[in-house]
Amino acid sequence: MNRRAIGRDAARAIDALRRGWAVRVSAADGALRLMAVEGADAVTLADFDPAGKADILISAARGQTLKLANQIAAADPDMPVLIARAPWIDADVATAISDPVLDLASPLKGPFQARTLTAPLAAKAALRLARLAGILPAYFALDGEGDRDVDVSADAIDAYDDAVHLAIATRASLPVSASESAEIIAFRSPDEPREHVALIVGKRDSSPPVVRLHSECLTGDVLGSLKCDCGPQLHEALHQIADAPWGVLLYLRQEGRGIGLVNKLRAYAMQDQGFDTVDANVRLGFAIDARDFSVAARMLDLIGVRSVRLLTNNPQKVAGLEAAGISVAERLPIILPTNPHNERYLATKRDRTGHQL
Ligand SMILES: Nc1nc2c(ncn2[C@@H]2O[C@H](COP(=O)(O)OP(=O)(O)OP(=O)(O)O)[C@@H](O)[C@H]2O)c(=O)[nH]1
Ligand SMILES: [Zn+2]
Repeated sequence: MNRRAIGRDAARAIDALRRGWAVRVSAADGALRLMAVEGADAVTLADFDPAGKADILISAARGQTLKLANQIAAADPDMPVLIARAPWIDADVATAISDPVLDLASPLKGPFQARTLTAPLAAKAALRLARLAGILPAYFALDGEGDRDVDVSADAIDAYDDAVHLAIATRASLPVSASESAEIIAFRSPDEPREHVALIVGKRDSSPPVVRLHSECLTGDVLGSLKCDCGPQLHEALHQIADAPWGVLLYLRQEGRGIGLVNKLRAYAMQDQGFDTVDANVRLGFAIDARDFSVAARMLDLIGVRSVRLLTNNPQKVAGLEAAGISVAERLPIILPTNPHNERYLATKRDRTGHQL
């Protein structure tokens, strides 16, 4: 199948999951028919699963919280968990099973019984698809085929946000408060709707530009959230770039370290209950950091930048760019005063995710 057709499959599947429609995920070991727990209600569920037989597929981490992971002798700690359907598991109970934010408000009934997965590769691909769709990683799962299922392969899921498809869409001058001499460049890829942008500030010369990779943070960038350091970092970075001979700010649409706005806000709700930013992500069933910095490398490549002076405290950004072929000539720290609301977040970054703070 050609690349465009593969990309369309993943785009359709993401759209379907968010609307509560059925998707069939296939991999080398078999296939699963799935409906997102997040998109299901009594009516859509009865349509998908008239016999009430669909099991519930959840992440390994959620299985661990529910003390289910060790019911199955899985050598792989990332193996998703399949909960056998019982008559009392309806859409509301499935939501309580899936969403750790609700654990305090609705202590779970149980007991739950784990079942062996017949298509673990398809199950893992389904969980990767949940992250791309920005939904909770939890599904009603059936075997077989359905007339109206949207079909997607594990390969299509993995190719979906591949940076090689990114291209420059347009460019224009954009005076900003940090510098009147700036140009904005927008990037698009054929299937993925998120548009990344670069702001080139100052007059380009042969020296490596000062570069900031900024991951989108609606709450911090726009609303002035005090829970993180994103807003102040964004403005400080623009000023440091404006003070340099020239520089580039990449605004990457990687909200919530790549899990999307809704899931980030779920992580915030977990933080309201006492979990730190790392444990909140893990308990939701996601990686601690789901970002792929090869998209930033591709953007730099497209604008002809091969070597950078990188403004960051995060060694993973340095490693991610270098692995994708961009040389990091220098790392420049970006350290700002804390406030009482982000002290713990910054301490967690220092102590648990290797930030050099
Ligand atoms: N999942 C999740 N994402 C968060 C949380 N707090 C902030 N973020 C996201 O984290 C990203 C901010 O990361 P950056 O400031 O670009 O990078 P960094 O890893 O902190 O590294 P630096 O370059 O040193 O700032 C944004 O996408 C935010 O939306 C949180 O508690 N949970
Ligand atoms: Zn933020």
